[in-house]
Amino acid sequence: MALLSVNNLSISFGGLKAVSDLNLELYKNDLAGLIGPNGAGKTTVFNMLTGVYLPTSGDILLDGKSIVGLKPYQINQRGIARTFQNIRLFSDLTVIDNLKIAFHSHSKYGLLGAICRLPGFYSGEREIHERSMELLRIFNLDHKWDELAKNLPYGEQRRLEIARAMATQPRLLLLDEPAAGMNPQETQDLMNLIRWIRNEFDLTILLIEHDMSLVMGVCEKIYVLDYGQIIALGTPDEIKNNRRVIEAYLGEEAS
Ligand SMILES: Nc1ncnc2c1ncn2[C@@H]1O[C@H](COP(=O)(O)OP(=O)(O)OP(=O)(O)O)[C@@H](O)[C@H]1O
Repeated sequence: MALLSVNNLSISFGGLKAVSDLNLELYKNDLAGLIGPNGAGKTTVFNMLTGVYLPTSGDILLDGKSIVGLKPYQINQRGIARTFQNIRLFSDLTVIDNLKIAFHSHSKYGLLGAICRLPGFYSGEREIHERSMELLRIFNLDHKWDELAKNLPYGEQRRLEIARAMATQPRLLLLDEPAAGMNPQETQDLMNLIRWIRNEFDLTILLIEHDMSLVMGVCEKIYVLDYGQIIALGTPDEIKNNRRVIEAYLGEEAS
């Protein structure tokens, strides 16, 4: 069974049909891309998958069960995490606190345990600290654990955002333009990191990206969206050579 099945998903804003009859399937361990021109509807798809927008029609199944109508935090608890096009860290908190907050959203001892400092709270806190440091090591941010998030260089803020999404222990990770604003070396490092976390954490990843070197270098299948509709699905080579995609998005120089 597909991990994620999107069936005939549509959303309208007033008279504008931003996404129209979208069908998409992701299987465990897929590393897929969602590309298309500005305004094609890519972020709107992520917003529907994560419960930010309620689709006008259609269904989204996670493990065969509909998640339409659930709140974003409920969808996150079911295993979908995301990052945002414009970074949304807690900029006045430290690097490690940004991760701890995400771990807390899945902690077992609950609010009462935290307020009353029940025994489970202290062991839980220790575990969260250790697991946060472990994630920071993976994302090569452990030496910055005590810095305020806002003081990190841009590329590191992007990595921290992915680490924070990972702290909610997703099975499906949605990355919205993870390479935006990165230099070529940072983009290359990010590609390696994305591949590595997919394998290491047994993840499924769907990413939106305009940087074609990243999309073509890392994605195994690619969906192309234009005016809210899927116009192509294929491997990087198939997409690069697809006439409709070249006309709508890539341009002749890509072929
Ligand atoms: N809340 C909203 N209200 C009205 N229109 C919206 C809303 N959200 C998105 N849209 C419209 O839906 C369309 C798709 O926008 P979306 O941001 O999903 O595109 P995108 O493919 O992610 O673009 P980009 O690559 O520039 O980020 C656009 O015309 C946008 O203006």
